[in-house]
Amino acid sequence: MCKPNNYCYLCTNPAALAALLSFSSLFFFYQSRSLRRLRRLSSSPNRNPKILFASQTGTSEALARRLAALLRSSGFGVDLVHPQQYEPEDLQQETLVLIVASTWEDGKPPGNAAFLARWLSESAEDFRVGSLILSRCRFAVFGVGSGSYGQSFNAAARDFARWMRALGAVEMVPVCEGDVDSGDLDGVFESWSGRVLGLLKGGGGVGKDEKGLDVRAESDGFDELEEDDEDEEVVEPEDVDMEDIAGKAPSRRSSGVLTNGVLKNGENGVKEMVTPVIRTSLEKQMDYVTATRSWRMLQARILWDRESQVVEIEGPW
Ligand SMILES: Cc1cc2nc3c(=O)[nH]c(=O)nc-3n(C[C@H](O)[C@H](O)[C@H](O)COP(=O)(O)O)c2cc1C
Repeated sequence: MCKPNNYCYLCTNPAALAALLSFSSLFFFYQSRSLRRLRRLSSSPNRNPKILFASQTGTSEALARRLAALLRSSGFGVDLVHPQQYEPEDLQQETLVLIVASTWEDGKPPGNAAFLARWLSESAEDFRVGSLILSRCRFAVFGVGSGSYGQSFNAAARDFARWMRALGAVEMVPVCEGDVDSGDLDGVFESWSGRVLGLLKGGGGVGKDEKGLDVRAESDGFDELEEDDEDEEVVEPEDVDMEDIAGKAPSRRSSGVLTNGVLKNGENGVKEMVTPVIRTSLEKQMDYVTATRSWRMLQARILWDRESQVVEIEGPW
């Protein structure tokens, strides 16, 4: 509430006050959008698609190398990445990730991908990370396992796909499950990689499915990623209790390194409060809150009492 004197232009002129409020709301709304765009552009330099292999005795690694050679021979620049040399937080900047993963005891991924798996599973379960963090990313997973393990046949590959989906990544083709014991692993892999290549080329019809039938691509692997993001992100964030924030998903950069399989957090072993991934997600949600507030300010009703010369702002509700 404001008790104006005769010289206060704004108080004696509600239309001007309303215009000022509307303008400042629109300004903040525009600014938060621009900042978000700038942040996204600066954090997404041109990156090669990644081929990650989770492998213990080399089978998946060999297949991943074959996939890399196939894509390169078709003109795609790809990075073949050892998961232990990869910072999972960089997944946010990827537009395409192909994973070849084997499964080991208890349906777990092999040791070389333990850190990546932990990061993905913890992020996928952490509501603060949200389901949009990998929304720029397309992915496909090829599993290497043995059908003799029953329920846990290719469990790790299915887990990788589930976590990626939970974080908003878009699955190009369903998980393909290779069987080293009773299946035609090479043939199945060839058909899957042909299908992936076909999708990347956007031409469709490349590759054969497990039954040897031609597979047509349903959609391009890249087109939607190139779209302007004007209409993107109608985010309905969940409420975030700021006091409840404590970093959960590990990061090699922010919260330490794997030493003999043990994750050490920070310099003194102290866990970081907010990892960069959670920070990014919270910033996205704050952008939304700012925009919502600006809109609600616009909806506030401005009441002007002629007699007392009092301007009252009712709302926002
Ligand atoms: C001890 C052991 C446990 C395994 N557990 C599973 C399993 O739970 N599920 C599965 O699908 N395959 C399982 N396998 C099969 C492996 O995934 C298979 O040998 C694969 O080729 C290993 O690939 P890599 O060399 O890329 O790690 C297991 C193999 C071994 C030796």
